[in-house]
Amino acid sequence: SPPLIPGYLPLIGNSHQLIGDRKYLWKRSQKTGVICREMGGVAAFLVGSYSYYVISDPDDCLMVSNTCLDKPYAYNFSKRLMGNGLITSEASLWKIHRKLLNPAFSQQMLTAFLHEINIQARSLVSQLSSKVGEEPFDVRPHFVKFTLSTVSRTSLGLSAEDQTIINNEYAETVEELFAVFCSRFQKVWLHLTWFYNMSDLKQKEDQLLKTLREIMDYVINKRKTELKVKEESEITYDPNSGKFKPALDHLLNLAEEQDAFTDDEIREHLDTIVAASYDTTSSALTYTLILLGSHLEVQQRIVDELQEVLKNRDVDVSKDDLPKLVYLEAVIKESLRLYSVVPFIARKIDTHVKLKNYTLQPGTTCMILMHSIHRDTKLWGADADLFKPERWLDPETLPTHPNSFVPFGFGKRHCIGKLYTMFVMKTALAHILQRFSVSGNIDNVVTEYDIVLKPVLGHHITLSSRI
Ligand code: HEM
Repeated sequence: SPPLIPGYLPLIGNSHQLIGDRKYLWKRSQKTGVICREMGGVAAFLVGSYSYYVISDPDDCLMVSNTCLDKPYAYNFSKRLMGNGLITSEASLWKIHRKLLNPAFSQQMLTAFLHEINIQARSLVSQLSSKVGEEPFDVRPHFVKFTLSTVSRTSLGLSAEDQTIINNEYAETVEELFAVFCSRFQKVWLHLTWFYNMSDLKQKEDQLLKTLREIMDYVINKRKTELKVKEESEITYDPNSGKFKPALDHLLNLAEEQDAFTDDEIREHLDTIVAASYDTTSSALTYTLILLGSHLEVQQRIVDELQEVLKNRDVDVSKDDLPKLVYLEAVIKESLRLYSVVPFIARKIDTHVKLKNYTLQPGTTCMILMHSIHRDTKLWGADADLFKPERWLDPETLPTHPNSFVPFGFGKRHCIGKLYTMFVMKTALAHILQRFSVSGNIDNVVTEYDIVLKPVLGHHITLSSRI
């Protein structure tokens, strides 16, 4: 068995180390990551008598992710929102649904989204123009609005007039709901369903879920009606001319033609896609922009690259431009490495899993600490804590281990939206940095954990015009 993390007490184990606010929770996770590395990449802690493993050895992480495909019971806390969506569904159903959904996120589909992503990025730039020369401000709400409208258009197929349906109310409600899931995880007595059902937290969860359900049901029913009344000839999808097929149409078609999804499952898939995409991408964009505001030489190098590739043309960032933005990509990767917005994931251990040095026991949970892998000096070198995008430009300066960079998770259940995010982040940053010069200070940023990492203090930036 792996060694226990120090500090455990009789009966309660390490439970007391989970108690604190969400800033504390992030600090505790970081500390656990360091302890786990010091203990050789695998350790254990106890909540009462229940065992959790934490692992940060990349080979062991891959082994666990691909041997145990089911999610542990803590994911069930979010199951009333995401149900049989890809993140929370059981492995047997997930295998079928993932295959059906993969084409909705293929390279060809994403290329067709690109014109729309450019439109949304321009709208973001025009909102940010009002901040030029103003006091330092929080850019995250602008990124939330941008990522929500982008996903509303591309995944839900909402028209320009309707995209505000998935507005800030949806985002705020999802964030409050994630906070409820975290609180429940920390208050171990609320893991017991009958106890939880009597709590105020449960009542809050019911209310928040009702709001989200009403919004998503409205979106689905509206689209269903639209597709019914439209002549078949009117519904043309042509990726080459930007007439893309939104994920919602993809789901509705599969439901009709193959009886592949129930109405509830369609809603659960959409809630999963929207919740998984906007919160992560807007946080990642926020950290990247603050990093650029703190490293002006890096920012200038991106601006030079943009000038070389886009030649000051006020046109869309095209599918041919994206692979040429090599330095911008290096910056995004370095930002995701240092600020892993999904810092860890977990798996239900349902069989004996033999790792390099230990065997994990069934009936337990294993947490896979990506944030710890990303800062491991054995993999990344002595400068692992430093922001150095250049390391991505030369294979010699990158770790040789193939699983050293894993912001999108491990193995078969890795993120379905990783290419989508790269398209969205590159396009948004290209538009922003052509128009504005950014300043900020990453050293002042205080972060909290509520499933996704979020900057909460000291993260304000200022903008000045480049034109
Ligand atoms: C910076 C942005 C993002 C990060 C860091 C990220 C990270 C992750 C991670 C770590 C997982 C694995 C979860 C687990 O194993 O429990 C995951 C899964 C998932 N992500 Fe993302 N994600 C991002 C953006 C997106 C976007 C834009 C979408 C949708 C368009 C998306 C949709 C999903 C879905 C549906 C899954 C479940 C995949 C499956 O189990 O088949 N994510 N993501």
